[in-house]
Amino acid sequence: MEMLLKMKLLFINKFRSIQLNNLTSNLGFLFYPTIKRNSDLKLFILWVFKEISPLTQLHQKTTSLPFSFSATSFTGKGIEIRERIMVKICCIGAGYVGGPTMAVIALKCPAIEVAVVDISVSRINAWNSDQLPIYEPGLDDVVKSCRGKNLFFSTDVEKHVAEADIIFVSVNTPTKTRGLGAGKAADLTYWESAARMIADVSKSDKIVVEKSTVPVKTAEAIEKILTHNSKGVNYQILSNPEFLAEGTAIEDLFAPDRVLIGGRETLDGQRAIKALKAVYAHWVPEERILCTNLWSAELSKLAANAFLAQRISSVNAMSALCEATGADVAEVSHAVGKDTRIGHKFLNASVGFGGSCFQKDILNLVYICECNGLPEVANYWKQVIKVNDYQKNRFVNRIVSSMFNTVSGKKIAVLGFAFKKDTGDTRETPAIDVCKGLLGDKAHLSIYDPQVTEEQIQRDLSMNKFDWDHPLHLQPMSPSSVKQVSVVWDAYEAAKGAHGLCILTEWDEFKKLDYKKIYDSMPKPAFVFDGRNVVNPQKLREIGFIVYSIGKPLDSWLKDMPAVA
Ligand SMILES: NC(=O)C1=CN([C@@H]2O[C@H](COP(=O)(O)OP(=O)(O)OC[C@H]3O[C@@H](n4cnc5c(N)ncnc54)[C@H](O)[C@@H]3O)[C@@H](O)[C@H]2O)C=CC1
Ligand SMILES: O=C(O)[C@H]1O[C@H](OP(=O)(O)OP(=O)(O)OC[C@H]2O[C@@H](n3ccc(=O)[nH]c3=O)[C@H](O)[C@@H]2O)[C@H](O)[C@@H](O)[C@@H]1O
Repeated sequence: MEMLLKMKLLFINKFRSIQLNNLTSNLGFLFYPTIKRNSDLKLFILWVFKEISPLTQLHQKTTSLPFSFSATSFTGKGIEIRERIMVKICCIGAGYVGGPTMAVIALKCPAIEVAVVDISVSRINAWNSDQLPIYEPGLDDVVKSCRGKNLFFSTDVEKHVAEADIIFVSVNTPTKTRGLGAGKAADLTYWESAARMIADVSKSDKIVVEKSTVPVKTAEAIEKILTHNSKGVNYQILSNPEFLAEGTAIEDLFAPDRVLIGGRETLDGQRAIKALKAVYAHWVPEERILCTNLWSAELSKLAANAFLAQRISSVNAMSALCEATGADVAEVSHAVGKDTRIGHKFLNASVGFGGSCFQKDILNLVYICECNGLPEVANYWKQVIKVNDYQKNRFVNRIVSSMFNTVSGKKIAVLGFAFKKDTGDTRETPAIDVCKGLLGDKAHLSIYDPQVTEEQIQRDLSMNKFDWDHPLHLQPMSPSSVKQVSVVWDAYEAAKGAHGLCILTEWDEFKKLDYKKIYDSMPKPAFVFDGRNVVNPQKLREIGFIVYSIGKPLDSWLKDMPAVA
C-alpha cells in the first residue's frame, strides 16, 4: 500500500476511538515518534494539519486541557520537524526539587518546553551559570545538555506561567512559627501567593500540579483560590508529590520506584491525570505510574516520609540499648534487615536524621491527626521526632561526659556538616544541634565539610529554628557570626590541636583519612566520636584513640559514664 495512505489509515485508526478533546495530546505524545521515522512525512504532515487544524482549533476552544500549537517547519530534505505540537511546562520554585525534576523532564521530553521560574534572582542566575545553586551528582550534565534548548531558568514568573499548559508548584512549605498551629502546621504562604499569581495572569486553561509536599486537602484550598479568581479559565489541580532523595536525585528521577499522580475523579480530572502521565511515560514504565485520588496522593507523601523516618528512629532507639547491653547495632540491623519483610535499607544508626523534610512533614502529619481528633495517632508519630532529638542530645552528652564533664575552652573538630553525604544541603542537619549543644558548653569548634561554605555554617548556627525554610531573600540577611567557630578546608587542619573529633556526616573521604597523623596532632587523651559509624573503632583504638561509635560496644573509658540525654 502506498505509504501516505498507510499513514493516513494508521492515523485514523489510532484516533478513531479517541475523543476530540484528547486528540491533540495524543498527537503530541503518541503519534510523533511514528511519523518522525517516515519518509512521506512532509505530505502526511500537510494532510494532518490541513485536516486536523480546524479540529485542533475547536479543541482549544472547548477543552479544559489546552495545549499550545506551533507551526511545523521543514528543513533540509523535508524530513525533520523542528517544532510541533508542543506542551509548555512551567515550574514555580527553582529549588532542590524544582531544578532537578524539571531538568530531567526536559532531558527526557525534548518536545516539551520547560521553564523553571523563581522570585530569587540569585538562584536563577546560578541556574544559568556554570556554578549551579545546588550540588547533586549528575545534575550538571543534565542541565548542560538541555539549558537554552528546551530548558529555561527565569525570574519572569508571570510570563512563563501565562504561557504554560502545565504548572508545577514546588515552593517552600515550611513549618509555621507563629499563630495557629505554630511549630507543627505547614505554612502555605508561598503556595497561596503562587496560586493567586497563577489566577491573576492566566488567560488559558491550566493543569496546576502540587509538587511541594503539602497537608492533605491543600488541593481543595488551591482549587478555591483559583476558581474564585478564575476569569473564565478552567483549572485542574493534580497532586504529584516528589520522592527523590538528595545526593541521588538524578538517579531517583531517572528510575523512580513510582510516580504518583492524584486527581479529581471527574472526567476533566481524569484527563488531566492522563496528560501528566503522558509526560512521565516518556521514560517511566507504565506500571510505575500510580494514579489515585487527590487526598491519597497528598497523604501518601507524608506517610512515606513518616515511615522512612520511623525506621531510622527505631534503629536509633536500638542503638541506645546496644550501648547499654554490649550488642552491636550494625549486627542487629543486619540480622533484622535480612528478614525480607523488613528489608535492609534505611536501618543505619546515626546521630539522628536531618534534611529539610522528615521533621517538617511529620510535624505536619501530627498536626493533621490532631485536627482530625486523633491524638493517639498524633502521639505515635510525634515519638519519631522525640527519639531523633534524644539521639542528638545523647551524642552531645557522650562527648561532654567523656571529656571530664566539660568541653569549655576545648577545641573540638567537627568533620561533616551536611545532613548526609553527597549534598551541600545543611537544612535541619543534626550537625546544627550537636554544634549548638557543644557551643552551649563553651567548646571551640573547628568545622570541615567538603561541600558546605563557612557562610552557610555561620548562618545555620545563628539562625532560629525553621527560619531556613523561606526564600533566600526573606531569610535573616546578616546574622552575627559565632565567634567560637572556625571553618577550615581540610580535615587535618580541623583536627590539629583538637581534644576531640566528631564525625557528623558520612562523607567517603572520612573513611580514608590518615588517623595516625591526626592522632599525632592532637593533645592526649584524644577522642573520636563517630556519629555515622564510618571508622573502624578497633583500628582507631589500636592507634591510641578513645572511641565512641553510635550503638557499638563501649570503650572501657566510657563504660561508667552517664549515657542518656
Ligand atoms: N528537598 C527535597 O529533597 C524534597 C523536597 N520536597 C518538597 O518540595 C518543596 C520544595 O522543596 P525544595 O525544593 O527543597 O525547597 P527550596 O527552598 O530549595 O526551593 C523552593 C524555591 O521556591 C521559591 N519560591 C518560593 N515562593 C515562590 C513564589 N511565590 N514564586 C516563585 N518562587 C518561589 C524559593 O525562592 C525557592 O528557591 C517543599 O514542599 C518540600 O517539602 C519534596 C521532596 C524532596
Ligand atoms: O521529602 C523529602 O524531602 C525526601 O526526604 C528523604 O530524602 P532526603 O532527606 O534527601 O535524604 P535521606 O536519604 O532520606 O536521608 C535523610 C536523613 O536520614 C539519615 N539516615 C538515612 C538512612 C539511614 O539508614 N539512617 C539515617 O540516619 C540521613 O543521614 C539523613 O540525615 C526521602 O528519602 C525522600 O524519599 C523524600 O523525597
